Amino acid sequence: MHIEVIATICEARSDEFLHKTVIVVDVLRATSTIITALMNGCKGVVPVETVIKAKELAREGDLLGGERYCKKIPGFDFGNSPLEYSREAVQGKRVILTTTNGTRGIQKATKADRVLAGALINAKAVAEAAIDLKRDTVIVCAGTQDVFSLEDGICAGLILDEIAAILGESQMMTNDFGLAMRGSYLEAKDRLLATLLACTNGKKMKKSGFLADVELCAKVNTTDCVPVLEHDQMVLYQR
Ligand SMILES: O=C(O)[C@H](CS(=O)(=O)O)OP(=O)(O)O
Ligand SMILES: [Mg+2]
Repeated sequence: MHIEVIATICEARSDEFLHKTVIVVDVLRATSTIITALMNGCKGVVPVETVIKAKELAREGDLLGGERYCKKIPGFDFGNSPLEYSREAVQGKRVILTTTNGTRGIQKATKADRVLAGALINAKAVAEAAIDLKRDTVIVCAGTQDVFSLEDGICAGLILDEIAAILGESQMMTNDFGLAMRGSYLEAKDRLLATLLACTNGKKMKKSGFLADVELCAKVNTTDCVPVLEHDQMVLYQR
């Protein structure tokens, strides 16, 4: 199985995704939030790029979620904190979500055969889903405003490590950036929270009062939920 890892959304050329599985990774926080919402019974998460589009798409009963500059968008129900997407809040509801990077990354990947959402919290499950889909796979690290974010790279490294553990080393092929990210993950694996808090985004989150989000997002394999894009919304992947 060949898995290419791409450092940022802007490096991703959407035509190259044809016939492939794409895993979009935005550990802090969009994909961690989408996974948490679906884990808590949300019907579907519609990822959109702009606030205007989110408002246009929202029908009666839908919830609006998202952030700009890490803060909840005025008039929206939720920001981009996974902790807001509790069972009480989202069960049976559809969420329209717009964030700075993660939802943009998902939109960029729509030419892929399948688009999955990955994070540290579902790394093993998303690795299993990608294997199950039997396609060449691209892991797109969302990054932050077109700049690489280490937490996304470390998560890509973990997903590669999970795939290698399942298939065997000789069956997991990756590009040089993927090799480097696997090395970064292996180096940081025993102190992931400290590593995330040392990253630019982790520091920003802590300063903005979102330490609990970083703590949640730094945990590994806490859920089997894998979001997959079906038409315009992310729903739970079923084998
Ligand atoms: O809300 C977040 O965690 C970030 C905000 S920022 O772009 O890092 O300022 O958005 P995300 O799309 O989840 O990276
Ligand atoms: Mg991010």
